[in-house]
Amino acid sequence: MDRDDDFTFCQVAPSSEQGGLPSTRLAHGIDGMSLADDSSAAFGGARNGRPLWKDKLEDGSVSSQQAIVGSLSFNVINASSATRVSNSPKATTFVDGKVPVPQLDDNKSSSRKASPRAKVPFEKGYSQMDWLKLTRTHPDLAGLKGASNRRLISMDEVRQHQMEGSMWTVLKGRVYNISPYMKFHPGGVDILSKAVGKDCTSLFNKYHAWVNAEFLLEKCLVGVLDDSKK
Ligand code: HEM
Repeated sequence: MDRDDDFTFCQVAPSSEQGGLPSTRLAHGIDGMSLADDSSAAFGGARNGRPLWKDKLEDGSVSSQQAIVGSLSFNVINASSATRVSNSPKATTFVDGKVPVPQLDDNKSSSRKASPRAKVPFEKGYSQMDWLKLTRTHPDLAGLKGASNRRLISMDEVRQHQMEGSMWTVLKGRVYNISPYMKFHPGGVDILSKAVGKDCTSLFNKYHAWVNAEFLLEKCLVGVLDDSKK
């Protein structure tokens, strides 16, 4: 290496000329190495190219060495210490002293909130594919019985349709009969029931604004909400 800012994994121990192990053995003396880019201050201030060495064993020998150069951190663990480096920011476990298994950092994972997905496993015959098939084959999913689906519908009329076979909801200014879709809804029947007889636009957007309901419920359209009436 001719440049000072270059590094090589072989330089983690003194060279044989300096009284250390021969370079061919160095690889055997090192069980693993992890490299992470972390520009946060999680490492307690060893920054600006200054190396930080830590994790001494009871007998005084170093089990894990960590260095931080700029935003990169290095974790080097000796073969003799087949232990988890518990206080390492990106800890590594050695199974039988051989295979490094990356560990999730508990603190970091808890700070990143899991998205509140609550999909319900669909019953046989009620997948989204099954729904698409039904929309192509069923002659009158909306229950229009020949009426136009461009009719203006008041909110009052929407409220009256809360029975089996005729469950109306308003979504983005359109009125749909979602009764046939109920069992196909990936979020489940129970939660979709909250939409019945109401304007569900804000609930819909809260859970999945990205869902293309105009397409999915195209055949369930019964009309357009009449804003002028209550
Ligand atoms: C009325 C029209 C609606 C349609 C067409 C619809 C459709 C869908 C679709 C396609 C998914 C799967 C989303 C995905 O895989 O990313 C889904 C999931 C879900 N939906 Fe709906 N939905 C509707 C209304 C609602 C309403 C009003 C609520 C809440 C009251 C709701 C709650 C959920 C939940 C909790 C999930 C599962 C969690 C998730 O995927 O994030 N949905 N819905």
